[in-house]
Amino acid sequence: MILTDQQILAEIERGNIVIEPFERNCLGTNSYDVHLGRYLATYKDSVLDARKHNEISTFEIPEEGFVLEPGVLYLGVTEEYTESHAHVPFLEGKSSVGRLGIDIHATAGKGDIGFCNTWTLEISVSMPVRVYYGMPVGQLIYFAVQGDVQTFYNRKANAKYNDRTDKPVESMMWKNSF
Ligand SMILES: O=c1ccn([C@H]2C[C@H](O)[C@@H](COP(=O)(O)OP(=O)(O)OP(=O)(O)O)O2)c(=O)[nH]1
Repeated sequence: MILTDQQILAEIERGNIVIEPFERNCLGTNSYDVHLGRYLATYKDSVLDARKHNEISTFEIPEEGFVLEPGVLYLGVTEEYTESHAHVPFLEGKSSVGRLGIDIHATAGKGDIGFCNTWTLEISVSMPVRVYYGMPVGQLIYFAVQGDVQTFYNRKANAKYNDRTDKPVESMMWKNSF
């Protein structure tokens, strides 16, 4: 079950959902619109290695915006810091963003119960497109779950993406042993 606008508001009141900053007009019928944060990043190496720590260069989106180019993987970040303590948050694109040829994640934008952070966006584009800090970029939807949780993401010893930041975070796949 996906939470409605009223339920999202009620869960914010209860402290189960945190969205900072929160603007009432960003709340849709059953989703909340999130915005592109100030920073983008690209990988330093042109060939990535799934076993290694691939480093990124982070830069600020200038006032006049920044043109994203096809063939480059950009990491972005939501302006919003979020917490979800009882529901599974999903980050989805927005139709208006998709219609500009912008993908905001490379795999399922699933979050975990207990995830407390900004969201890293894995951005790719079909054609050159200028993007701006603060533009609506995606939407969060919240799923109710069945059953109790044994290990919340923020209490998991090996959670990779829970250290609070306002910048995109590179793949931490290198922390997996394989
Ligand atoms: O596009 C996304 C999708 C998820 N997340 C956040 C929310 C999620 O709770 C966390 C971890 O995601 P996932 O569990 O898919 O990553 P993992 O590679 O399995 O990392 P971990 O081992 O820490 O679970 O990253 C993002 O920031 N961006």
